[in-house]
Amino acid sequence: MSTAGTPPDARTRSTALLVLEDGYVLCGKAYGASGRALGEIVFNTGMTGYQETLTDPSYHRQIVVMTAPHVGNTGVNDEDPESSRIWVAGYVVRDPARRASSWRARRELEDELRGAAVVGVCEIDTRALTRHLRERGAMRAGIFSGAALPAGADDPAGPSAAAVEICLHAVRSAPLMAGQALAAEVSTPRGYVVEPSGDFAGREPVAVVAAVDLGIKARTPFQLAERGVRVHVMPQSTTLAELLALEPDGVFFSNGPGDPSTAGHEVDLLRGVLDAGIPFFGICLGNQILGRALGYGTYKLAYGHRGVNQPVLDRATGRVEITAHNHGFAVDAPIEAPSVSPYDSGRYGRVEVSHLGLNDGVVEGLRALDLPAFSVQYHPEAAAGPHDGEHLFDRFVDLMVSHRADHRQEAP
Ligand SMILES: NC(=O)CC[C@H](N)C(=O)O
Repeated sequence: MSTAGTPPDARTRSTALLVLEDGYVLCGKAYGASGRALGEIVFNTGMTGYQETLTDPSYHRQIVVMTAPHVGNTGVNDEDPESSRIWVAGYVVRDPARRASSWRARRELEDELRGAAVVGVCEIDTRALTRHLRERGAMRAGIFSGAALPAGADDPAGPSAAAVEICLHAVRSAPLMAGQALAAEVSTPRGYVVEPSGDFAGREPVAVVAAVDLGIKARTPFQLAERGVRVHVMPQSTTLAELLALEPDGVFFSNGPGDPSTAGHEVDLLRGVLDAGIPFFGICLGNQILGRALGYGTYKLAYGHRGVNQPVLDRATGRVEITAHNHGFAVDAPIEAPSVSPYDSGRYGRVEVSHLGLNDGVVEGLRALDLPAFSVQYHPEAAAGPHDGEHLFDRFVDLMVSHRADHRQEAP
């Protein structure tokens, strides 16, 4: 790909400060837009997939640190975005590519970040930063550059204590991730339909799914459409009556940003779906909402799982899948044996933890044993990431088709 102009290098970039709420400060160079970015700082260990990461709505209000040392090498293409915009609040990289090099590249990553007004910082020791976050946990942080850089921040001897104090005040005034309800901010304002595609294009749908968009990634309806499913993508604010009016064979809840303990509307909506006996599949935030609807709690992980090589055990088969993750919260359900769902004295019957994260034993999937409902915390849509979990979309289609057949038999 040819690029106009001279790309900036470390010598021509101005100073940027990265300040964490615990007082940890790193001095780097401005990258992307200049200004101020505040949010929860988290790290992503994917060696590939920065476009998918940047456009994943689940990163809304988060400053993302890439542990991959070179970012931007393949530029920006028109095929990989997971939504119509970049959602990260800020971006931290070690060494930005000076020029994109890929037959698919259409633009430079840094131009894209600037166009989206995403404030970034580069020339940062992302290894030291990641080790710090692993020990201290995800926390609030800020990137300060350009006009937002306080006086005394780029002294040759290092930022002055007064400059750091000004940044720290801004960081500590930002909202904590715990307690934030963010799905409504990223959801589609209006419903839309994704028709069966690929081998199923133009054919009668195999099944109809109502997918509640809490921050849905483009790959998810695509995975269903490729299996012959018509997907009605519905806004976060959708009501049970609107879902039922679609006469869906199944309901899906997507991934999304924020703290699942705030998702009261979604939990009520899902209980209505479960009461109606409609097959359900949830991913990530959708898994946490199924957990809550069944009566379990959720809690914040110290630093979360974000990357594309996380091992997950499918306990029913003993199979280990390598999977993409992006979550900072998890479901608190008994792991040892199936438990009776605590909501309303066991109204939804027995539940098993179907999947476990092998790095830390975190709940990575739930299966209701007395209802047609299951969910996973990881990302079977595989964007970006290994395709090991894609078979779960087949499982959902099979569940819908067999459930419909059973119901036909039961009908008088
Ligand atoms: N990708 C997601 O759906 C993330 C869910 C939730 N916001 C979490 O951080 O755990």
